[in-house]
Amino acid sequence: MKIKVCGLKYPDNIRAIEALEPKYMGFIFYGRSPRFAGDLDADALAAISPEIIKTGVFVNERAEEIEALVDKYDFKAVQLHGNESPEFVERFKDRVQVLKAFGVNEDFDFEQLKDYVGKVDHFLFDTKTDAHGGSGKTFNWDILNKYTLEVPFFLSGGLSLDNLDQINKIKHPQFYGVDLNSKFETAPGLKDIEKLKQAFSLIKQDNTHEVRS
Ligand SMILES: O=C(O)c1ccccc1N[C@@H]1O[C@H](COP(=O)(O)O)[C@@H](O)[C@H]1O
Repeated sequence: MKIKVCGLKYPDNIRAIEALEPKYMGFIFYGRSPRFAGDLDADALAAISPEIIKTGVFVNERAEEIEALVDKYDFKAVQLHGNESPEFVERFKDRVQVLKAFGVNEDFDFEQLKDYVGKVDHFLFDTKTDAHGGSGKTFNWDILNKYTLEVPFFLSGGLSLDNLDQINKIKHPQFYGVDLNSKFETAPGLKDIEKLKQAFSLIKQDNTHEVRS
């Protein structure tokens, strides 16, 4: 199980999270998010260990802007959280890991994901809301039983200390990681390190057998 901590924007807080050794750290470049990281100095990210996959999070952003921010912050992954098409996401595949996010509700059709196979590294299943992400709401995880593709996925959406023990019930072979965000904050973008420490001790993170680039 991999751990991604998302929505970071304060340098001291970033350093404290780095010390916990998550596999991924996420920085949100969506202007409507209270976790918008647009003011972050590139130096704050340059110091992060190369073992941690720095991830830029975007919502229906222009490809040129994503590429410019990948250059500026040296992102090793992009998380595309809007309505990005298979052709659009494929553009980044040779350069960085691609996490394609989908908002899931009771009617979610996993068939539509077929067109993304081979073009993404991971899916990320979040709760469907108008805000695109960061809702703090969970979805019905039983729906994941309908997912039959072989692309590994992250679970996100309202993960918290109150429900993390329940992830052990998800026995799906493609369940790859969890994304921790708004339920681990004292303010938007400011993570609660004590809460994160508790989460890390609950989740058995496995950072072994990684292919490093
Ligand atoms: O966190 C945000 O503000 C955000 C805004 C726009 C797109 C994605 C965003 N965050 C992602 O949302 C999910 C779920 O977060 P939460 O646990 O429900 O707060 C997570 O994958 C974040 O990466």
